Amino acid sequence: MRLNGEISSGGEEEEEETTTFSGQKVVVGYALTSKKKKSFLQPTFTTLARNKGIHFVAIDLNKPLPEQGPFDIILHKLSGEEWREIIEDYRQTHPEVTILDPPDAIQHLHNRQSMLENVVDLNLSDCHGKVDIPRQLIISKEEDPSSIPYEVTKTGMKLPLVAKPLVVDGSAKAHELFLAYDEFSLSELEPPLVLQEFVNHGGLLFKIYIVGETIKVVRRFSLPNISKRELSKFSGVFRFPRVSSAAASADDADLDPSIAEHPPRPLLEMLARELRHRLGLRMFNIDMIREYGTRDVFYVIDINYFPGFGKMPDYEHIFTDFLLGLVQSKCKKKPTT
Ligand SMILES: O=P(O)(O)O[C@@H]1[C@@H](OP(=O)(O)O)[C@H](OP(=O)(O)O)[C@H](O)[C@H](OP(=O)(O)O)[C@H]1OP(=O)(O)O
Ligand SMILES: Nc1ncnc2c1ncn2[C@@H]1O[C@H](COP(=O)(O)OP(=O)(O)O)[C@@H](O)[C@H]1O
Ligand SMILES: [Mg+2]
Ligand SMILES: [Mg+2]
Repeated sequence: MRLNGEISSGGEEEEEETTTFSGQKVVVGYALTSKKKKSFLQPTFTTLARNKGIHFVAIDLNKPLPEQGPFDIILHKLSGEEWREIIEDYRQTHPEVTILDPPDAIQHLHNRQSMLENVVDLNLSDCHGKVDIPRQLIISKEEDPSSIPYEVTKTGMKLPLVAKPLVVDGSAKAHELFLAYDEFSLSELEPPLVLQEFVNHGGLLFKIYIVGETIKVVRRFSLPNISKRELSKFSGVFRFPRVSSAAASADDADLDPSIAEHPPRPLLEMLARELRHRLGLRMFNIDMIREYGTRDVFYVIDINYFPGFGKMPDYEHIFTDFLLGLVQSKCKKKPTT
């Protein structure tokens, strides 16, 4: 945090001087794609934040990062090794700046196998419900696609299966998912892949947003149940549409309560606390489904760093408070001279 007047001008979002309640100003540098900037830095948010003394400043990717700022916080989501190195170097040389979030922690979510490892390690089997991940098999890049059917049969995994690209690198291809009704057709797909048992969940998904200590649950429509009859009727692999692109919230729909009831709060709190800590991330979301016909058997199927928070109700207030909280707790930790 800097005292009023100390900040250099030139940031594109800066206007008149406004300060936090304690008379200080918070500068948040951001490195985001233009799509992300549009969805996250909406005027309702930047205006509210500015009124509380938070100023957003675009990081210029054509200039060295250490020559920019000074920043209190950096928000970033850019793909590629080059940016990862820049932000990691900066993090080490500028420990006074809060980087949301550390690049190595983010990297953990760029692989669909490593992203779910922490959920398995948690072993949440008796905490107001059970949380697991679907049975899955990793098909490496080196694997001959013709051997996939045999590998699948060997594990005893049940059909249908969801085939997902192993690597999540921010590309559209990383979200090209397929539903496989038989194991033989899987040879058509290109490894590396994660093959996951499809879990019937009544066509509803819980998006659990985590921003610091805050947990917010949103319901989304998802893939419908697949019956045994349907499974016996079809064969082949089918590409399915990206669920988040539809992004229609199911919160206002008239849904069967046994499907739509939110996961128990204590379970979510435990899950969020543990994952925040184990992943070392402060802003992410979890895609979770409830096994159809159960009340408390849940599966985590996806974890996303810095997802589409603009779709989270009240995100403007949640983020304003979160950013202020970060600088205030940092100030408290500073020894007084
Ligand atoms: O574009 P949006 O707003 O749908 O956000 C995407 C997320 O959608 P969601 O917030 O869950 O609805 C999306 O979540 P899903 O993987 O679709 O569950 C990803 O987080 C995606 O980022 P990336 O391509 O994996 O790097 C996110 O894309 P970016 O905005 O980060 O490019
Ligand atoms: N194991 C599964 N069982 C049932 N549905 C699934 C499973 N995995 C994924 N889905 C469906 O596919 C969608 C996309 O899968 P997800 O793993 O979240 O990938 P992405 O990163 O592209 O969002 C989910 O939101 C859900 O609707
Ligand atoms: Mg998802
Ligand atoms: Mg995802």
